[in-house]
Amino acid sequence: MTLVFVETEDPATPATGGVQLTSAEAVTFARTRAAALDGGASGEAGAAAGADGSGSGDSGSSPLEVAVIGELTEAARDRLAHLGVARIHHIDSPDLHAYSAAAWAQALVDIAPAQGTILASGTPRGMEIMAHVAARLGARMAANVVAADDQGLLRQVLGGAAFERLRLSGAVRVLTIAGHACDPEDTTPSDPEVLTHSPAATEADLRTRVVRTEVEEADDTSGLTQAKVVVGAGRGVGSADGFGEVLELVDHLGGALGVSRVVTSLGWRPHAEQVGQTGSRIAPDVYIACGISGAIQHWAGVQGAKTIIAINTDEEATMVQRADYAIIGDLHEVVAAVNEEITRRRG
Ligand SMILES: Cc1cc2nc3c(=O)[nH]c(=O)nc-3n(C[C@H](O)[C@H](O)[C@H](O)COP(=O)(O)OP(=O)(O)OC[C@H]3O[C@@H](n4cnc5c(N)ncnc54)[C@H](O)[C@@H]3O)c2cc1C
Repeated sequence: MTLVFVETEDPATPATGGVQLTSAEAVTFARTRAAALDGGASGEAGAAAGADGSGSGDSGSSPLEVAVIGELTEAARDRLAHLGVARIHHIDSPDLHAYSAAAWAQALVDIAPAQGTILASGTPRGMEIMAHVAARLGARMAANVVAADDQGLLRQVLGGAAFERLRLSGAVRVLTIAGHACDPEDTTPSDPEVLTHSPAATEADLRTRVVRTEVEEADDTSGLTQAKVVVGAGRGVGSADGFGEVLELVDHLGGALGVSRVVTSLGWRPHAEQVGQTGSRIAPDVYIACGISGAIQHWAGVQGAKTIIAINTDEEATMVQRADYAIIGDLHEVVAAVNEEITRRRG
């Protein structure tokens, strides 16, 4: 059996609705890789797993179960039905209203399968809770998994710069799924059974818990992580005043600006716009890297892009070598010419 811990939207405040995008990805991952996960991804290959690890999972696999802690809104229930969930464990008790990794993890341990996989999306909260779950169950854990098939699991390591293949032994295995490992995918809507649990937490488990939440406005990165087109800008723009053409291109394409760490370290742009190992990880349809060398820490955040276009004066730059398309030239001239052409064509 596979149990997915699902985060609802806006966990810091009373639930407002649906399921977080990353959790929808994790549920889809569990459903479409069910055969491989049921097989343990530990040697006993799942019959329905495809060569790319995307087996249908609809035949012969155990029903998909999820756990939601806190309020379960109608919107969340409906979303989970469209994601093909068979059973929702709704865990709601006053002890768990404030986030506490240990207490939330224990609530999941209480309903954990004796055999199978427990997983969550690789968000800070998903990572923290799954680590507690694995420790409490004495189970083996793999973080940042991107694929599961009859070869085992594939996970990102070194900030996404490399991949590791592995198998987890044991009756129960614990995983977190890397962001963008798969797209959320609806299926024939189910009519999930809802089981309600009201566990009491121990004093020891509640010792560390959230007592206050402050939201920093400048840190909203949702536009960047969800944009279909991201225009990246690095040191090559030259100065804080060098973003004019790039921002105009962002505007033309209805995309978002993403920058390298050099740019944020120099104070040219806010950290919320940084992509990479210590910034946001993005997976747009198109990433246009302007004046970015393609350091490994930057690459870790952009390698999920479907198409990468590099604009750089140095044809030897790593970003140029790795891009699908490259334009060798001064970014200010190249981007200005692209903007001019877009304006001309749009009349
Ligand atoms: C622990 C750690 C974490 C890190 N995390 C991140 C991270 O999350 N994100 C990140 O980006 N970096 C990160 N870094 C930094 C990373 O190693 C690089 O230093 C950084 O990505 C380089 O930024 P850059 O490409 O803008 O600058 P540079 O490496 O200096 O490259 C500038 C590029 O611009 C080109 N160029 C110059 N002028 C022009 C022009 N007029 N037109 C066109 N091209 C031009 C140059 O040829 C060059 O390729 C991290 C580093 C460490 C140690």
